[in-house]
Amino acid sequence: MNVSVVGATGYSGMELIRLLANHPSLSISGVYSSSTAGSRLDAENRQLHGLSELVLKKFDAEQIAHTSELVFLALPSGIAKNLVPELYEKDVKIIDLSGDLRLKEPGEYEKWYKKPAAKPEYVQEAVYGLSEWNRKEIEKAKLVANPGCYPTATLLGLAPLIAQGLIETDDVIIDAKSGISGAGKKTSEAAHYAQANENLSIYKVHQHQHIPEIEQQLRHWDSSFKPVMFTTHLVPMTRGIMATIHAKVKKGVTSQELADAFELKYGEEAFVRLRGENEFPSTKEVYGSNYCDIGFRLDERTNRVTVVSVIDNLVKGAAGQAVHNANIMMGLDETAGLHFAPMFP
Ligand SMILES: NC(=O)C1=CN([C@@H]2O[C@H](COP(=O)(O)OP(=O)(O)OC[C@H]3O[C@@H](n4cnc5c(N)ncnc54)[C@H](OP(=O)(O)O)[C@@H]3O)[C@@H](O)[C@H]2O)C=CC1
Ligand SMILES: CC(=O)N[C@@H](CCC(=O)OP(=O)(O)O)C(=O)O
Repeated sequence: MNVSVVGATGYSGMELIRLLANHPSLSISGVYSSSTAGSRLDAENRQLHGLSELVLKKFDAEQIAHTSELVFLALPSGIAKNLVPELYEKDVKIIDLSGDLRLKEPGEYEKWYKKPAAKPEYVQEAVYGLSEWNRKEIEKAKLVANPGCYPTATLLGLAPLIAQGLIETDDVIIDAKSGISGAGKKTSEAAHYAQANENLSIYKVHQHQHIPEIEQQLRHWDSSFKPVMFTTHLVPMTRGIMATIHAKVKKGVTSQELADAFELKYGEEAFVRLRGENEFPSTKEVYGSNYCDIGFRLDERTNRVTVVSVIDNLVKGAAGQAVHNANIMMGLDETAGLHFAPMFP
């Protein structure tokens, strides 16, 4: 089956190309970019030197639909929404990696992203692609909104406890940290080596665009959820996200019940690895892989559980989850092309 990648010279686009190159059933028929259209892909993405003969092209919906069954949009937010309508009319499935189609509530995208929103009919049509939790809807979808990197780590860590009704819904605190590739390839002052190296900084405090995305999904699972506290930090490493989640457990909930909730949901999941109680994963243990690793510990003094969830932002948080969703949408083995161990050390 042929697929296209739009935004093939960005960090998530490059990661898609790396994963698709080793996929048993999906092959890349077209790669698209804006400023570099006309160049060879391997001339722009030097790590691919000699590994690809593909030439980057300007976005062309007709050509994409003609040559591929599915297209990945790995574009900055605010751009994908302009390309979706034209593609949607055609016979091609779409996975959008940006935040453009994730927020369903009218006005929320404008408020948090500070940009005009996509047309409501496409936002409503888009299925939220949290693979482990929404696979039934993803299976039937023509349009998938791939989750954000921080929401992926956070929601995977919280969901089993919500599904079993084990935590209070009015007091969740998420303390999250990301490597610098989370910001994409365009440099900024905060991502400048001299500023980011040997530094730890907090950013977008109470303003982060992933707050409404996390809350929307929490309320979808349990409508009684109150606003969450969510903070984000930039860490001087290339890849990785750690979401450290603090939640109050309901009266009488035991550590065994928490462990059972995780095991019940993720025992059979290919890409979520449970560390169990009192063993916590670090970001390097999932580096370059599609795994989300989760550990937890109940503090009986405060009646709070601390859940630690780690992912590679570019794989499970972006390209890997997108390939997982493509596998589900195309009726392939869900794990196809995604079986590789993390790179360590
Ligand atoms: N980085 C991450 O960890 C994650 C990113 N995401 C989301 O994925 C999306 C891509 O992110 P990321 O890879 O980091 O971004 P980058 O900034 O690294 O790359 C963006 C890509 O989009 C291309 N592009 C921009 N405008 C157009 C256009 N009009 N037509 C075609 N191509 C265009 C750029 O090409 P050119 O240089 O030629 O303009 C570039 O290849 C974003 O929405 C981001 O929020 C989601 C989860 C994690
Ligand atoms: C480290 C870093 O800067 N990360 C970015 C992640 C952006 C992202 O993935 O954006 P959308 O999911 O909203 O499209 C941030 O915190 O804004």
